[in-house]
Amino acid sequence: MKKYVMAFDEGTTSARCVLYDREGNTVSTAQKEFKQIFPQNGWVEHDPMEIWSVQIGVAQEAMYKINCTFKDIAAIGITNQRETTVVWDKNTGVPIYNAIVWQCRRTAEYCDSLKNAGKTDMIKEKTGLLIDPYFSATKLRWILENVHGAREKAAKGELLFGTIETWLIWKLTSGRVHVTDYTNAARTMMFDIHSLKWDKEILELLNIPESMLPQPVPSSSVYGFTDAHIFGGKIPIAGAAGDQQASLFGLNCFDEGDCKMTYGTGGFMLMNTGNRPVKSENGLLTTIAWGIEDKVNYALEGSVFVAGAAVQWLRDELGIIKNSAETEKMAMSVSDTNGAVFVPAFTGLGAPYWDPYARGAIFGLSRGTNKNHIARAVLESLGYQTKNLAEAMASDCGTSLKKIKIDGGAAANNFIAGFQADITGCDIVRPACIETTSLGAAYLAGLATGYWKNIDDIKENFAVDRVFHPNMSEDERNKCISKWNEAVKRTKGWIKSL
Ligand SMILES: Nc1ncnc2c1ncn2[C@@H]1O[C@H](COP(=O)(O)OP(=O)(O)O)[C@@H](O)[C@H]1O
Ligand SMILES: O=P(O)(O)OC[C@H](O)CO
Repeated sequence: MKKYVMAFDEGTTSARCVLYDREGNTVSTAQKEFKQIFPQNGWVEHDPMEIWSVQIGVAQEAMYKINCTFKDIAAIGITNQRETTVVWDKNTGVPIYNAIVWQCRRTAEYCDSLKNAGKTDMIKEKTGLLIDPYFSATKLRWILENVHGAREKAAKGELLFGTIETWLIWKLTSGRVHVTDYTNAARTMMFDIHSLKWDKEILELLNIPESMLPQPVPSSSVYGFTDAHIFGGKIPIAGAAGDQQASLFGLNCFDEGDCKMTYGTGGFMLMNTGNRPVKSENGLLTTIAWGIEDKVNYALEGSVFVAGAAVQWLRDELGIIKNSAETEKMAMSVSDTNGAVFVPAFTGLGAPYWDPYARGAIFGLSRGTNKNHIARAVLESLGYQTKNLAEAMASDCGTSLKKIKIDGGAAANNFIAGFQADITGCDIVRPACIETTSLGAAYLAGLATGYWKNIDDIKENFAVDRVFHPNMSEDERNKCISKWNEAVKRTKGWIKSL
């Protein structure tokens, strides 16, 4: 039997490769950051060629570290930052523009025009999404409208579109396979999540030729094989899922009602809703959790754009910390924020508010506010955002949440996890492995190739590190939440009001 499954985890700020064994242990790992490009205020881009070369570099490094070859690897699973949009020339394999990143707000006005034209209900009905610059469709349209010659080339069938997993699979197979998995397709705002097909009415509305779109496929299936020259021989590419769905899978949220929150660059709460696409009345998204064989599982999702990124901001822009982990000690060194409330609306507000014009703010500063209070207010903002999502989810599903599993880089922070329990009133379960995104991608690929036999085989690998129980009075919780709600209200529409 082959020894490992290899997961590619192409996140917003870095690409990772992790080799897993049958017990779900990390055997080798490598990671590298790549360039963030900010051409204008509110715009965010990546270089797709850099993403490709960094991803292959870390894969080779992870293999080299344990001296393994392609013969040891049963399958590759890919997980990725979702929505980020790449368009490339089918003949040359060269992107015609930088990847437009999920955080990018450049299509806010066009999204307003769609809303004003009364398209909200139709789009929500079919795609499960709200109209927002976050999703791929308007980014793809922007490239076709603004890159010289793009429309003509697209009309001639010379351009291809993909989210990042599509781009990586196309490159790994030297242009032979052009597919997207259902979870990524579900984030484009062009995909009908009920029929599992591209939606012709939306494509026509946005003037997007279907010929440039990849074929939608399940999340666990052999899509093709790596070109032999990349790793010295062929490896099956057998699983793909957007990073939040992969994390839901990796955290073993296999049953209806299971819920998780990931604290990466952004923050994402997903609840498995089984074979039922639940329509949200509270600003959440209806999305696909995964497709395995001919079965699709759905999820409700609350997406917040800034979570760990706010901690990075403390480090990179304010310079008041040297590394993210320091914030735990700083936050615990003070008994409260001394009245400060931080709203991390750097790129607008996501769920449940969906306001691209909001911007970040700190309220309640006084002469005595110090950097520990600020750090604590930043960490608390992650908890408040999660509370907003948990409430919306409970209301959409008609149940209250009792337990939330957590993962992502910032889940290591005990202050965040503890405050999260206090403010949501839920048990917060931190698994032994908080890198569950890549593990989920590995599981999806390993299931398709028989490395793991079935879900029960996978469940045996799950281990809990710690459970954080709520320890805050109802009264105090309500006071904190109403202060937060007031602060959010004041950031809304900020750049429109100027
Ligand atoms: N101990 C910590 N405390 C607070 N934030 C942290 C900690 N460790 C990492 N982070 C934050 O988590 C984020 C990285 O998480 P990760 O899951 O690797 O993100 P992504 O997959 O989005 O690149 C960064 O924004 C970082 O600032
Ligand atoms: O890079 P992450 O982990 O913050 O995830 C990005 C999301 O997939 C965006 O929807």
